[in-house]
Order: sequence, then C-alpha cells, then structure tokens
Amino acid sequence: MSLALAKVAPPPDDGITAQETGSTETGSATRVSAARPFIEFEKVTVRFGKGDKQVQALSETSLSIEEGDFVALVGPSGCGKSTLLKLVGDLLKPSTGHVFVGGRELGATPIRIGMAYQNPTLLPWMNIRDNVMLPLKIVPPFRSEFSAKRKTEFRDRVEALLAQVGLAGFGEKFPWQLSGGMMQRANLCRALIHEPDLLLLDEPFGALDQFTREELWQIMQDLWMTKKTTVLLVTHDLREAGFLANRICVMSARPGRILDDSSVAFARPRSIDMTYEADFVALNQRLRSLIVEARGGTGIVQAGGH
Ligand SMILES: Nc1ncnc2c1ncn2[C@@H]1O[C@H](COP(=O)(O)OP(=O)(O)OP(=O)(O)O)[C@@H](O)[C@H]1O
Repeated sequence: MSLALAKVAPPPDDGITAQETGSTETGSATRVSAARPFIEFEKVTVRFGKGDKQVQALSETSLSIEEGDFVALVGPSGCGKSTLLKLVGDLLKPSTGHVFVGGRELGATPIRIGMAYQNPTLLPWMNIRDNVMLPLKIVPPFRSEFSAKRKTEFRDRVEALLAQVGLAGFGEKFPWQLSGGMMQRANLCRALIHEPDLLLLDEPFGALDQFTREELWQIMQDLWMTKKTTVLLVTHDLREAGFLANRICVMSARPGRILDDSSVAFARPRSIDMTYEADFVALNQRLRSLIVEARGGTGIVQAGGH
C-alpha cells in the first residue's frame, strides 16, 4: 500500500498539499538528544481502532537507523511496513513508545522529507519541470526564494536532476506523454529536488515491469551514491532490497516487529548481474525463508477451487 494520510507542511497558495507532492517538513520542538541515531523507534506500538474493531498493527518495535543509511523493510503483507514509514513521516502517532528523527522526538524536528509511492502522483495539468519543482514552492527555506529563482537557479536544478535520471529534454512534456517508468523517474526527482534529509519510498517500483524496474534500481543507486540521503524503502521484492539497501529488516506477520536485521555488504556500484551470483541468491533465499516462516511456514497461498 502507499502512504495515504495527512498533511505535514502548510499548503501553498494553489491548495496543493505537501502530501500530493511527496515532500514534507516536520515541525517545532520537544525532547532532544544529540547522542541518538538519525532515526530511532523506541519501543513503539501502533493500534488502530477501538474495542472489538481494534487492530494491533505493530507490536513493540525498536530500531535505529544512522544518517546516510539505506534500509529496506520487507515482510508479509499487512505486517506494518507502511505503518513504520508513516510514523517516521509524522503522518501517524505511535500508540506507545517514541519515534526520534534527527535526535529529536518526532514532530519536533524541522527535517525535510521526500516521499515516493507505487503510483506516481504527478499533477496532470503541470508539465514535468513544474511537477518536479513543486516542493521548492512549498518547503522552506526554498519557498521564500521561489518567485526569484524559479526561472533560473531552481530551473537549472530541475534540469540537472532530470538529466541524471535520463529525462533530459522531457521537462516540457506532460505526465500523460510519459511511460510509467518515465513518470516514476520524474516522481523520484520530485522527491529529491528539495534535498531531503530523509527519503521514504513505499514500493516505488512495484507497478513497473521487470526491466524498467531494474533500470530504476540503477538510477536509484546512482542517486543515493551521489546524494547519500538516508533512505527507508518498503518493498516486497527481495532482489530489490538486496540490490539497493545497506541493511534489510525483516518483519514478522501482524502485529509486526523486527525479526531479523542484516547488513548487505555487496560492493557498490552493484550490477544487475550481481543479483544472479551465489552470495546474492543465498541472501535472497535466507530472507525468503524468514518471510515464509513469518507467514506461517508455507510459501504457498491457498486459493480456493484448485
Ligand atoms: N488506518 C487504519 N485503520 C485500521 N487498520 C489499519 C489502518 N492502517 C493500517 N491498518 C492495518 O494495519 C496493518 C499494517 O498495515 P500496513 O499498511 O502498515 O502493512 P504493510 O506491511 O505495509 O502491508 P502491505 O505489504 O500489504 O502493503 C494491516 O493489517 C492494516 O490492515
């Protein structure tokens, strides 16, 4: 599923929310600790609803993520992966426990966040350049300079990023003139244009065919290697997790908790061919076994009638 809740930054003049542009900035001030990692979940639980209808999405979960890390969250469907992303994005509050981002309790830290989901949320009436530029119109400190720089510095910044993902010359096109893979590239540009401290990716390549997806992994890897943004990626694709991440956290079935937390040491830049080598396949098999076990011991979903 994709992140689907709430606003976190003030809406711009034209009523477009930060959520729609995949960009946010979290707000004002409380508990501070300089010694904390960049992201920390401290004994966090999440329950939805009340009484009989209550759903325990996350059981007590603790997790630390260092600045510049690339962490993938994998696990059975409904185990709470997107819930963890929503907590970090300040789109959801924990029922118990604490979430710290940038050393401060969540909601306190003015950090910039970029987000990309499975379905690119490009606005159909704007060309690609204007779509990618949107966060600069919304997120401080850029928004105060937007009128002055939109036709110069900000425009150059957008063109450079579009070129980096292979979309040079497509700034004037509209979303409907692009393929799904091209729209997702533009979507990634929009998530990164305001130089976020944290990038939250919720199955961003899930709707693409295998070859386009692999192309996007390579682009994502290049972007991460040049920008070193901290990334939290939710994915069902274990090859994707192994190709992109430095660390893979496997979650249990709902109520989710972290079952396994492994670092991924393959040298960068990683190649698609590497994902067919023995070490990589062994990693995939290990992750798969953990998830099969978490789902109740079978890799086969019983469908009625056959
Ligand atoms: N707003 C909500 N109200 C009630 N239940 C919710 C709500 N949001 C999520 N849930 C439930 O919490 C659990 C965790 O949801 P979440 O979307 O985090 O899972 P996920 O691991 O991302 O799933 P998937 O891999 O299928 O996208 C699920 O059982 C879901 O139905």
